Amino acid sequence: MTSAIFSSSLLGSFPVVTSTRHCDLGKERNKFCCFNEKKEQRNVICACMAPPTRNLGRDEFHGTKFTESSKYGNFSKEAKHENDSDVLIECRNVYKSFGEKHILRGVSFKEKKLGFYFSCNGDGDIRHGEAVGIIGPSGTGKSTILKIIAGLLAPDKQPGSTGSQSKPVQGHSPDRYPGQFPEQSVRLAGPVRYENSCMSDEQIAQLVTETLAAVGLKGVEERLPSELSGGMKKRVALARSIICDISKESIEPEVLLYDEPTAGLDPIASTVVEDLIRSVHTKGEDALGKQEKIASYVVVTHQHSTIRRAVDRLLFLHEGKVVWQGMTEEFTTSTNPIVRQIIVFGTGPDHLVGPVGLGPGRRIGLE
Ligand SMILES: Nc1ncnc2c1ncn2[C@@H]1O[C@H](COP(=O)(O)OP(=O)(O)OP(=O)(O)O)[C@@H](O)[C@H]1O
Repeated sequence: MTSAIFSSSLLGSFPVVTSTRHCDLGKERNKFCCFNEKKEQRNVICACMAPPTRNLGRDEFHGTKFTESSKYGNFSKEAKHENDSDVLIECRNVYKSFGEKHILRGVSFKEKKLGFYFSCNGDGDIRHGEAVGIIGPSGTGKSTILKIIAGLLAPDKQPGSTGSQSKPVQGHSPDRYPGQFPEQSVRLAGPVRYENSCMSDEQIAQLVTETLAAVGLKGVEERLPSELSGGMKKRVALARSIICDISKESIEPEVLLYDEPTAGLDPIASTVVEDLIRSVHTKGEDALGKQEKIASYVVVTHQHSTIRRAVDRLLFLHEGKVVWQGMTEEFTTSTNPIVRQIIVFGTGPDHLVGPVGLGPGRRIGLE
């Protein structure tokens, strides 16, 4: 049985170029160390594009073992996967409560470099570089699981426990968790982000310019956040998540985590962001024609267009568990009553409406 140990380290501060949903990619860029069953260490870099973290408090942490509650899980069907050395992220029966609110009640999945599959149906592999979406009703824990993956929250030690595996936080207390920096230009993000870099100021400036160009934002370096539209702010945030210190090969992100990256955008701006999310992926090239290295990404979204354009496989979270998973095109034909309810009534402003009928979507957990 593979055990994955995740540790995160925040890679320096990176000022926020504000967003309607505040995005602080620098802070939320985490380095994960995974160990496969031979205890060989491999590094997985995650960067996330997320709204503000609420009340991290004592749950904020720098490292955790996701295997702590694995004794409550049953991974017997994983046995058919003989080689887990390419697992990027593994969640085993993850629980999370906030006080008396039991939010996550046994979420399990693995993300593999060569695929993504569930603990309870090991045949759900995804091709290399496929994108995974997490959907579900409001308050069901989508952002929470994303934060746990990102290393911003610790899972509970055991089901129903309100404790966490937090370690003391040094230098990243919640009150220092960055707000917005309205007085700082887009370009200023670079030098602060690279305060520990060996790169020269010129190299950093060039990298910022190139990365902005890669997300279709030429010439905005000197603009203040107040001078950017909502869609531009999202694209700046995306640039932050993909920019990397060329003097440090190891911080290239392999996994990108997006929490509602198109929330609040009009349909056209959403499309631009969705296509950019696709374009920074391993399968494609960025706007400058460079081959990207990001192996996979996870998107939490309510928006139909994001699912349609930027997601290959869906995880449906309901009441703290994954209740359905399948390819995006299977979603609208699922017969799962909970899924059908979402298809018909939606979960957000741009809700999913599609044909309902018989389909091959896999059901997990609920009958
Ligand atoms: N740090 C926290 N402290 C207390 N409660 C929290 C915290 N973070 C999340 N919650 C609660 O956990 C529940 C799940 O929140 P989460 O943001 O994960 O839901 P979600 O599925 O992403 O919702 P939405 O789709 O509306 O964004 C909510 O009831 C929320 O209020």
